[in-house]
Amino acid sequence: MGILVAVEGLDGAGKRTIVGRIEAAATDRGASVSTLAFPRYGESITADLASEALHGRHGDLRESVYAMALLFALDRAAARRQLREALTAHDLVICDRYCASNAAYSAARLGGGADSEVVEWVADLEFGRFQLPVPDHQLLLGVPPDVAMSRANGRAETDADRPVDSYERDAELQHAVYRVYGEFVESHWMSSWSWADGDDAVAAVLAQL
Ligand SMILES: Nc1ncnc2c1ncn2[C@@H]1O[C@H](COP(=O)(O)OP(=O)(O)O)[C@@H](O)[C@H]1O
Ligand SMILES: Cc1cn([C@H]2C[C@H](O)[C@@H](COP(=O)(O)OP(=O)(O)O)O2)c(=O)[nH]c1=O
Repeated sequence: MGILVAVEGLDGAGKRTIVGRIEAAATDRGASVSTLAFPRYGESITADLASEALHGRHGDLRESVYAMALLFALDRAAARRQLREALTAHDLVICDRYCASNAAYSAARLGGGADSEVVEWVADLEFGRFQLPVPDHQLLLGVPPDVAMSRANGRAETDADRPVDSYERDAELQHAVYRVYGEFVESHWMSSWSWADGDDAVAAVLAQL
C-alpha cells in the first residue's frame, strides 16, 4: 500500500509545478508514483459544473458555499476507486488539492476558521460518508496571497485554458483561505502537515517515503 500525500495551497501557489517536481524526484529515487489533480475537469461532470459556476454560469449556484463544496466532494467520491487502485499499485500517490481545499475554501467563504462547523461537515462527508482515504501527509505550499494571485494572473495571460475564476479574483477570500490553511497546519487537521515551498517542499514529501 502506497502513501497518500495531498498538496494544498492558494490558486497560483505553484501546486501543479511542485507536484511535477516531487514526482520527478521520487521517481529518481526508484519510487513508483501516481498523481491526481482535483477538481478533475473534463473527467467529472460535477467538477465541470463547479468550474462553470465559478465562471458565472448556473444562476446562483456559486452563492451557496455548501452546494459548491458538495460538487467538489462528489468529484472526489467518484474518484475513490481510482485512488484506492493507485494506492495499491504505487509507492506514492500525490493529489494536487484534496479534501482540505474544500474545508479551507468553505470555511473562508463563511468567515470562519479551522474549527468551523463546515470544516467538520466536509470531513464527515468526504472521509465518513464517501469513505475517501485520509491522506498520510498534507503539504501546504506556503506562498502568500499576493504572490500567488500575481502568478495566477500571469498564468491566465499565457494559458487560455486557465482563465481566473471568481475565487481567484477575490483577494479577501485568498487571504482568508491562507489563514485557515495555517490553522490546519497548526492543528494537524486530519493528519500531519508540513508548510514549505520550493526544494523544502520536495524534501518534505520525500521524507515521507
Ligand atoms: N516557484 C515558482 N516561482 C515563480 N513562478 C512559479 C513558481 N511555481 C510556479 N510558478 C508559476 O506560477 C504559475 C502558477 O503555478 P501553478 O503550478 O499552475 O499553480 P497552481 O497549480 O497552484 O495554481 C504558473 O505560471 C507557474 O509557471
Ligand atoms: C478541489 C477543490 C477546489 N476548490 C476551489 C479552489 C479553487 O479556487 C477552485 C478551482 O480549483 P483549481 O485547483 O484552482 O483549479 P484550476 O486552477 O485548474 O482552475 O475551486 C474548492 O473550493 N474545493 C475543492 O475541493
